[in-house]
Amino acid sequence: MLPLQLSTVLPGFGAVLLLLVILRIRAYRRLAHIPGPVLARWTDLWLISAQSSGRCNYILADAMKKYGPIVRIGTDWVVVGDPAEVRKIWAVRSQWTRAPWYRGLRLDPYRDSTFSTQDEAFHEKLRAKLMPGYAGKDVDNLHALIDESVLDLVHLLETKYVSTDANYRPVELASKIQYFTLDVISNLAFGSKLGYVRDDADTYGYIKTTQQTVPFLMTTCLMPTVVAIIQSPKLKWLLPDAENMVGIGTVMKMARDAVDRRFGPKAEIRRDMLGSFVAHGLTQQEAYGECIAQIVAGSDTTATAIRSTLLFIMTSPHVYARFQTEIDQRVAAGQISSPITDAEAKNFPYLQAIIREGLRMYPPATGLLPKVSKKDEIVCGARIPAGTNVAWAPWAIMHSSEVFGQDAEIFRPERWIEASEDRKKLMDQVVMLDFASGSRWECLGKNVAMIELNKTYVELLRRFDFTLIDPTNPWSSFNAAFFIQKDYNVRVTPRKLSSKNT
Ligand code: HEM
Repeated sequence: MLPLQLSTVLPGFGAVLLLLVILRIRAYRRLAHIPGPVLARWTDLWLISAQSSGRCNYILADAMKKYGPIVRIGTDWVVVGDPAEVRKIWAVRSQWTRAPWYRGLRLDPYRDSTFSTQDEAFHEKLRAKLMPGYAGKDVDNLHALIDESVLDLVHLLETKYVSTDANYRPVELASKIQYFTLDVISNLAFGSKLGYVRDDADTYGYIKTTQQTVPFLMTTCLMPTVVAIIQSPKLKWLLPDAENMVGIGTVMKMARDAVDRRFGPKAEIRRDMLGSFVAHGLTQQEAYGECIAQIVAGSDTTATAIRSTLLFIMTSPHVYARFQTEIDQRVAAGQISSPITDAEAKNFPYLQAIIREGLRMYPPATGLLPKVSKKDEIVCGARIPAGTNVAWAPWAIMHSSEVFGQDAEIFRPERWIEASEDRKKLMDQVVMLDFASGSRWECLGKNVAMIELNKTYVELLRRFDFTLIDPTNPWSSFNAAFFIQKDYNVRVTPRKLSSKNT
């Protein structure tokens, strides 16, 4: 009996195997002319392994050094490290669109937000409703709310973490900075702070949950079939929701409650960001998604920008000294309020140079952000067949010596001051790719993020000195599209202030 069964099954099995081999060879040949690691030319395992390693940013940059400005990183994937080509693909009027990877960024498995949608028309409509609020129009107290959290952070350091010769009180700065960014965004998004800085704790477990889940979710983005399964109604219980009072579920519940208060017969009318979104026609269902998207998009990213720029300042003695001297001079000349206003900060060239140099050295959002074209295209001189995922390599782009000079590898804010106007414009266009500027997907929170950056460095360094506790191993930083950063231990000491420097 057995031999008969085998003889029936074997030809079928052989045919399936042959078909798989033919399909694999066809997939290989589609992009055979693009150089890349051998494994990546045949399977997606190379990319999956790079994404889950926590070092994808460096791995892609190394691949560019080895293979050139366009590299094959998967069966249907290439990555581009030439800023001019990325700008062309992302351009407002380009015909490229978001790739299926974005579906994995859905927070609500049944509904898209601006962040995840691949539907261009829906995306445009949503953005039109959100843009005035994000830009601060219709919002009375945007700057005051950010000031409030800046002062909360200062107060936390002053009261709990200032060390003296007699009293050593090290602080894990990565968490404190994220408490700050979470308080800012929650206050702006739904009108009440999570209160993380006040509590000096991850009270609702949001940070813990995102640190546990984001690496896995970002890897699944590379597997559309897995994403479809995870987001299927039968597995709804696996995903966070407003009823699930742990981590992100708690924050979803707060967002939902805040949104519910803005709709219905007794709707609360407020001149804040959510009020602006509602006034511009955002529906209740859309508002649930957008409020939570704000928190996810705006907290880790801005926290990474602040942490990494502070790290570069701390490890660059000439920058540290020059920055503090310039702060003191401006305070003495009455050019800086307390906290510094956005307008004063924009008028402070060395601060602006530091902000840009920090964003350049350590791009905070390093997701692959792949785009696809419906027709064959030429990218970096190579033919890219329709449907290929084209990702960007932020580390290669931001460290390009052609754009930033031969010492592009080092943190040197002076490059922004010395550059000619034309060069500065080019450098600025490239650095602002960090926010997808120049594209129709430009970060809606860029204005808010820049206000936070404009204030934080000055307010911290005018009051405190920061010393890394272990400069040989300053932090742990895991790259999962966003960065998971911890163990950033610092000694904070008070500066001797002149009477005006308060
Ligand atoms: C340094 C901080 C930040 C960086 C580097 C950053 C980066 C980005 C990038 C690269 C995108 C485009 C993603 C894509 O390809 O679709 C994006 C989109 C977005 N960001 Fe940010 N972001 C930052 C801060 C913020 C903040 C503070 C908020 C909220 C207040 C925010 C809200 C959003 C939203 C809503 C989108 C979706 C825009 C759209 O699809 O049209 N971001 N961000």
